[in-house]
Amino acid sequence: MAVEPLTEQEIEDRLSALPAWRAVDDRLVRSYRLASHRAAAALVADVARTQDELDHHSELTLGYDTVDVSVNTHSVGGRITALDVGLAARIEELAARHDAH
Ligand SMILES: C[C@H](O)[C@H](O)[C@H]1CNC2=NC(N)=NC(=O)C2=N1
Repeated sequence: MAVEPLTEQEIEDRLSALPAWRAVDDRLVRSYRLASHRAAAALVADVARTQDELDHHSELTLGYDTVDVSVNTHSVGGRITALDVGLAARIEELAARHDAH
C-alpha cells in the first residue's frame, strides 16, 4: 500500500513514544547535543548510513556539538508519514548509543 500522510491525531499519538520529537510545519524535528564536534559528526555519519539502508532521508544540520534533524516524506508532497516516525525511532536508538541528548 502506498504511504499516506498521517493525520494530526495520528502524529500526536505516535509521538507519545518519541517525546523529544515535535511536529513543526509538516516536519518531524529533534535537536541533539553531544560531547564534542567529532561526536556530533560521528552521529551524523551513523544516521546517514541508516538512512541509506532505509531509503528514507532526513535533513541533518551539524553544529559545533549539536545535530538538528528534520524529516518529512517528499513523495507525498512534504507531509509527515509513518516512514518519518519509523526513521525518528531509529535515529533515537542511534543517538542513545552516541550518548546524545
Ligand atoms: C527513489 C527513492 O526511494 C526516494 O527518492 C526516497 C529516498 N528518500 C526519501 N526521503 C524522504 N524523506 N522522503 C522521500 O520521499 C524519499 N524518497
